[in-house]
Amino acid sequence: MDDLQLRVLPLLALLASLLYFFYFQDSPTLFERSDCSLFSYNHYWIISKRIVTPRGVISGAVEVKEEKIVSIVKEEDWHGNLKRGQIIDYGEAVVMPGLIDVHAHLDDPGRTEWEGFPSGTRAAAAGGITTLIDMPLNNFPSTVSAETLKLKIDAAEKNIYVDVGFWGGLVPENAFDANSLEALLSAGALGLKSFMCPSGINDFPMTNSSHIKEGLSILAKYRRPLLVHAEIPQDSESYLEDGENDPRSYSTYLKTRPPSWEEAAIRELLTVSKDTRIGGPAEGAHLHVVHLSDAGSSLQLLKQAKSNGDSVTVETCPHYLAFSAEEIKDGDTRFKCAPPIRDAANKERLWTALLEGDIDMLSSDHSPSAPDLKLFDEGNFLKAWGGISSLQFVLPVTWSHGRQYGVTLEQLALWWSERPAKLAGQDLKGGIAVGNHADITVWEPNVEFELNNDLPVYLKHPVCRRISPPSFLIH
Ligand SMILES: NC(=O)NC(NC(N)=O)C(=O)[O-]
Ligand SMILES: [Zn+2]
Ligand SMILES: [Zn+2]
Repeated sequence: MDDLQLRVLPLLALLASLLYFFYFQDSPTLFERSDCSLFSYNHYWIISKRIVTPRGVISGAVEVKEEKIVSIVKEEDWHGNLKRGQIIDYGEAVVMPGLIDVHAHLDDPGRTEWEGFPSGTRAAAAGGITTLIDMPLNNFPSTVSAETLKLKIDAAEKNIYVDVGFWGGLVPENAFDANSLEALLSAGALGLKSFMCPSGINDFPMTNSSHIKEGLSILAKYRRPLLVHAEIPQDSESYLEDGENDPRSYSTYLKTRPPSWEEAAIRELLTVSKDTRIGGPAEGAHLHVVHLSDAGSSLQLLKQAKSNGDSVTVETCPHYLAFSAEEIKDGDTRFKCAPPIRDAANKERLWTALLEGDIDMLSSDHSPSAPDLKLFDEGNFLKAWGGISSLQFVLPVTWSHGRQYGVTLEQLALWWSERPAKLAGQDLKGGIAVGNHADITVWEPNVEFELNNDLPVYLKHPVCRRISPPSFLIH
């Protein structure tokens, strides 16, 4: 793991100008809290030599008034005097749109011993994330109805440090019940999420393509997306030969979840994603494949669907871009997730796909559990909880690995803000642009830090530093 010595880069400060609590009604209404700015000023200017806007990186100033961006001025145009308001000068630090994490499990209500809104959103803020869309499972009960969504909203209210929205769950029980799905969407779910394999959570069973087809037809009316965990178990290919099943070895786990699981699911999804084409029965709906790990056939299939006009996008996660199977030590179940982290060659192909635009965006898939479920003493990959705890570190991980591939600040903003905002239907977020919410992250791209015991980690279970030394680990 030594080459994983992540000298990750620190976040200077987070300027989440707002701590809105929002959710949508039929015609997207934003529910806001008024006590949300980190600054006491109502009107201020943020100055930096590196402001990342949709039109490129500029040296200049962003004017914020009543939590909205009201003007953006290039340095050469302000002639040394900004008008009224407080001025906060960040020098050379990067001023970027706040990250929008469309895939995190905060496990609240019901499993707050795993994470919870207070610790999860605080860690998000410390990591530069200003908006987080919470997954409908791992909390209890799962968020599969208007009533269970209400429980989540109640749990979140007054307990969050960043903006939070919610996905609802598409499960067999509600998939053919249009009234129930419509009630869930009308109550504020920004879209739906389903699994094509067991989710590990009893009250969140998996769906098949008929359920997904039904879900898309309802979502079309609301113009909202369906997010899918795309793996279908292929028994014949995950069979372990005698002598090949040391459960402490990562390679054993990897064999149980080959790329063919992702490929089979995506192939199946494409039989229904064609409904989302212009003129199709589910035009207006959108299909989003979460946490893609297989950069082979699965990716080719998705490319094909896009070129056919299907409304489809795909995300991958920092752990697939930072780590590779070869590096994962026996028993180190911190790295267990599904689909699994694959070999180094696959990791390279994921980077290529991201840089070439075949992968649309990034998300954390922060999926922590109580540490005992990770079975650290036993180190059994086959029995341990699958899920990686990473929320606070996704920006430094993406940047410190991405810079080796020539990633630009504009690309970071695209993958972490602009496209996630679009997926979640957040028209006034995702970019430093006039009229948008002043959701802004400020960070120092050239300062290195080690993830050791001196670093404040706000996550409930900072398993990232469980083993020391070495003191670095990110997950
Ligand atoms: N129940 C889960 O949170 N599962 C998650 N687990 C992972 N990714 O290992 C996921 O997103 O599939
Ligand atoms: Zn998943
Ligand atoms: Zn997940």
